[in-house]
Amino acid sequence: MHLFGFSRREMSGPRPVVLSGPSGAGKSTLLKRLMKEYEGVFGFSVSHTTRNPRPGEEDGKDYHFVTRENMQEGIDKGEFIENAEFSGNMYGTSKSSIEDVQAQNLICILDVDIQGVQNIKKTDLNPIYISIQPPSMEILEKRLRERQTETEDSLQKRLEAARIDMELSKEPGVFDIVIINDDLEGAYEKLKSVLVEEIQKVQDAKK
Ligand SMILES: Nc1nc2c(ncn2[C@@H]2O[C@H](COP(=O)(O)OP(=O)(O)O)[C@@H](O)[C@H]2O)c(=O)[nH]1
Ligand SMILES: Nc1ncnc2c1ncn2[C@@H]1O[C@H](COP(=O)(O)OP(=O)(O)O)[C@@H](O)[C@H]1O
Repeated sequence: MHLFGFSRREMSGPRPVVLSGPSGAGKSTLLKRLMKEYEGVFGFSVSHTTRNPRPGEEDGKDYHFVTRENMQEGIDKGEFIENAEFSGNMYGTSKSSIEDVQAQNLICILDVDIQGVQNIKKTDLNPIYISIQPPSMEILEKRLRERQTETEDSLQKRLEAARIDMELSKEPGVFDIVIINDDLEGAYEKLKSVLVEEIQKVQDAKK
């Protein structure tokens, strides 16, 4: 097969998906469900972070848990496509985390904050941008408290970041779609409906 006429992007397989939205909006819940229902279709881009692992989180699966020094070294070497400071910790997407998924011809899912969205827009990744939003600040706070993963300090930082996220996400053109995660079933169905074409392409390619 000759490759003339194909852009680099087309050759690298299905379009990636960026999931963003406030901490506590339901991104991980939705994406874990999606990856379970469509096994062998999606691959998660495992980010690096300097925050401590939560109970049940696995190094290399949920995140690459690293020190600040280690992470900064990688950034300086140009190993990251984007990185940001969030709630007092560093987070970033390494080039290899995306390449690992794309090498398997899977839809690469990234879970990044709004700074990540803004910085990915400057790259040639060309993902589908999806924002998951809570029904209200009050419900967001309630869900974050009930999750019992945060200290009061980190909870407050997340709520502050959520206010900024909710404002910026209203700007037209930032996201391809904004999904309000009120009822979980409804939000999940909506997410699937946005991705149905890409899912189909990956499933067809396997036949
Ligand atoms: N820019 C950027 N943000 C990230 C990355 N990985 C995770 N995040 C974001 O960092 C924020 C905090 O994530 P986390 O500590 O796992 O808390 P949670 O979202 O409340 O479960 C969330 O908004 C994530 O979307 C990354 O690689 N880059
Ligand atoms: N639609 C929903 N209704 C009620 N609780 C939800 C809903 N979606 C998510 N949750 C809960 O809210 C908390 C935050 O969700 P999570 O997926 O951890 O958010 P994020 O990954 O965006 O930080 C979790 O405890 C989760 O079980």
